[in-house]
Amino acid sequence: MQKLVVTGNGPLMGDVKISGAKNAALPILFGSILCTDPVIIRNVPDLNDIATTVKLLTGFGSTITRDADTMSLSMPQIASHVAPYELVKTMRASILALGPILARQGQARVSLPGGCAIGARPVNLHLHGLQLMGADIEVAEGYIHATVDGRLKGATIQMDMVSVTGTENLMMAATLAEGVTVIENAAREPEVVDLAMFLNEMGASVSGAGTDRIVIEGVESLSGGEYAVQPDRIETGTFLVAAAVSGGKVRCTHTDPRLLDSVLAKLREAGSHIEFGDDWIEIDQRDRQLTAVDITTAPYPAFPTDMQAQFTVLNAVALGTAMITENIFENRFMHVPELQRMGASIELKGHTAISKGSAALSGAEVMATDLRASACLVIAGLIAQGQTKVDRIYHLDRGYEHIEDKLKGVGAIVERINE
Ligand SMILES: CC(=O)N[C@H]1[C@@H](OP(=O)(O)OP(=O)(O)OC[C@H]2O[C@@H](n3ccc(=O)[nH]c3=O)[C@H](O)[C@@H]2O)O[C@H](CO)[C@@H](O)[C@@H]1O
Ligand SMILES: C=C(OP(=O)(O)O)C(=O)O
Repeated sequence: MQKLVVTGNGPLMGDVKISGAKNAALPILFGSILCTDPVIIRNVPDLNDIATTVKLLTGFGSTITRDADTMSLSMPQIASHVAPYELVKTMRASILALGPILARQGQARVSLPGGCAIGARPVNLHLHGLQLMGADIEVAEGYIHATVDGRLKGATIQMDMVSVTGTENLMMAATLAEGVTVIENAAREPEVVDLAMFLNEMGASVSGAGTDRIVIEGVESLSGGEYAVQPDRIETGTFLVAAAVSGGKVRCTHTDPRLLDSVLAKLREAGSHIEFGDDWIEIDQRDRQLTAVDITTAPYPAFPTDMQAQFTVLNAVALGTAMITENIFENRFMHVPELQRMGASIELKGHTAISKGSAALSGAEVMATDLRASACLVIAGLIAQGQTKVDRIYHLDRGYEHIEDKLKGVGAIVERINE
């Protein structure tokens, strides 16, 4: 089993090149299923989740080549409509195959993704939306089996909760439906906007992405084309927090500050000096005191749940008491007991974590339980006294491209070991 060994080494200093966004690249790659002509996607990060997606798409009949961060995909015909459990169990986002395969092939069989460490994560909204579009859905033996006679039909879909992949799945299915689909209470996340822009580039007619009402006029087919994935706002935020807690100065390049308003606002409130240009953000925490900040996670444009764990460690070492309230997932504080083992003073009350601040962390052997919890523990290791060994880093490899190389590039001591 691979582990990361992190040794505290003072302030992080230098530049970090931000990769393409995992959560935008995944739906866009699944969106290629809708296209009959070749598709070229640039700025695709090198991640385990992308490798899983490639395996799924290859199984569906896509021919895929990769050259550095550019991926070429071609699927003139669909060879299989099945997303098997062996792959789906390693990546919940596999559910994004459901809408496109059903829309293009008239049937799809996708393993139910099930829950994960951060919560139950049902997919009822995905299924309900597809049913409103005329799909017949049966769940049996752990699989979703969806069929439709002819094309899906445009429908008005009121989402009971804001769901990012739910919105994406229905938006993709609707591109090939007959008539107009309206998604009300749609997710407004930048990754939804990126997917809509990709689909439009391939010949779809999607408007309103980035608002809570998305309108899709169905077309008979999508062609092909080229698209570049947006920068990863969560990877950017993770490096900014790492720089802040280490008291360093780091410039994230190839990113987009417009995607990080709520995160940058909280860093400023915590006492960070931040400057940015069109495609870079620089944080300077040298000789500046960090103060703990209250945070409430909520759908975009509010503070993202995917940055909650990173700010939990920031608050643990900053000055003062603060509360972090997690509103998206019911079980997303698994990093807290691990931080406590490293010396953090944090009290958990329901879905709120109250940190007492100013902890001097000490290195320990810790267990990563999900992607962002893993990032939080690596950040903690960067500022802890001594060595921190982070176990189960396969979570980290799902979503952070070459993280140890990037950290080493700004002065961290990080080593990947097999143990
Ligand atoms: C691949 C990807 O883009 N993952 C992101 C996506 O996950 P994902 O799309 O899975 O998250 P959702 O936005 O769907 O989840 C939001 C909430 O809605 C609930 N829900 C969702 C769907 C459904 O059918 N029924 C239901 O009850 C979920 O359990 C959760 O409590 O958005 C999350 C929230 O920003 C992020 O943390 C994930 O990083
Ligand atoms: C929760 C996340 O991803 P996923 O939805 O793929 O589990 C994440 O990116 O933090």
